[in-house]
Amino acid sequence: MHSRRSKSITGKRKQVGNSVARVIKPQKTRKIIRRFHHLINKRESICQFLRLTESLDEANEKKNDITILASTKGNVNLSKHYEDGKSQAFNEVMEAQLLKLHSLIKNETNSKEACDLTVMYTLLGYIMNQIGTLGGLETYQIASQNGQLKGRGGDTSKLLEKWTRLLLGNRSGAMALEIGSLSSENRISRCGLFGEVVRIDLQEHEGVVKQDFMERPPPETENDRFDLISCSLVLNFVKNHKDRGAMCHRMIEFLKPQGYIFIVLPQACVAHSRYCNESLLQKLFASIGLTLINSHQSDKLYYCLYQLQKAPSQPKHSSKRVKINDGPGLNNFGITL
Ligand SMILES: C[S@@+](CC[C@H](N)C(=O)[O-])C[C@H]1O[C@@H](n2cnc3c(N)ncnc32)[C@H](O)[C@@H]1O
Repeated sequence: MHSRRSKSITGKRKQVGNSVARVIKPQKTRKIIRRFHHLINKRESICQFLRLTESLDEANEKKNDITILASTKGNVNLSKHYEDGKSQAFNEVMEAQLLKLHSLIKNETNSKEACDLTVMYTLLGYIMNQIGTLGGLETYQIASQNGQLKGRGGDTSKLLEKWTRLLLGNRSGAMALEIGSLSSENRISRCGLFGEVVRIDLQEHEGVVKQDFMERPPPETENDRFDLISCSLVLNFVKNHKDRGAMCHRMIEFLKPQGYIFIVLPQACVAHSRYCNESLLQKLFASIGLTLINSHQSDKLYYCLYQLQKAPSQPKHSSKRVKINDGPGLNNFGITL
């Protein structure tokens, strides 16, 4: 339990009844979300390079720490550099290294010499410490929840309601699944379009079931499928392009025929990525039977609504990640199916 006056680096802790709720100042919300994404992306790049990415678990930083240490395979030098990185507070030198990580990795990959992994482990330790300082997934989710509050960016399902009111009007008792749900108060749950809204998230919140969508038992009957799946700001949270693709395939499995998928991504995922833009996304989704019904780009977010026209009959084959843009300042968001 935290004392009434205890504070975290990212926000105050406020006593609410018997429980303690973390409050993050509105002006800090966007900064925290951006920083969290930056750190997660950099960690992902290093872990891909070290072939560690499969083992990481976004919801369990303690386990990640153990996994990274185990990957040093008893090499004292590497674990020393990892611990050294962890002991460093925020500093410009490490931040500058993180910014040029892309070329550091490229040089290491192309080098004919044996790789010097010490830099990578130091950076990894630094990132782990920074994620911990930020407050990990818990803080990220609180920041996201705050971001959903009116006047702080809002609830993305308002557009979902607008787009689907006419489309779903004649499906009485329509079922919706909200993946990555942070609140039962969002429009998706209150608009009256759905007979039932199943809300799941990696962490438990009031009115939301704790469940990893990728581990949701496969549908056995039509009643286990949904008329609409909402996946708002979740795909960008998934750690790599293959896992994002796997999540898209899985969403199809859970859709009723002619069902809808509502996807929201940070605008940068389609506007400033080396591996993704709107038309590539449309082509990819078409290959799994999805047709674009509506899309919208705001300053910060990209919204789209797809309908399942025909489930793909061919067995899954994986698409390759293709670079469609290059240059400084681009991100590596992409999806492969
Ligand atoms: C940025 S929050 C998005 C919250 C909200 N949907 C919105 O639009 O603001 C991303 C959420 O996705 C959840 N998430 C990521 N992968 C998931 C998965 N495999 N199953 C369930 N939830 C997942 C995370 O737990 C996190 O709370």
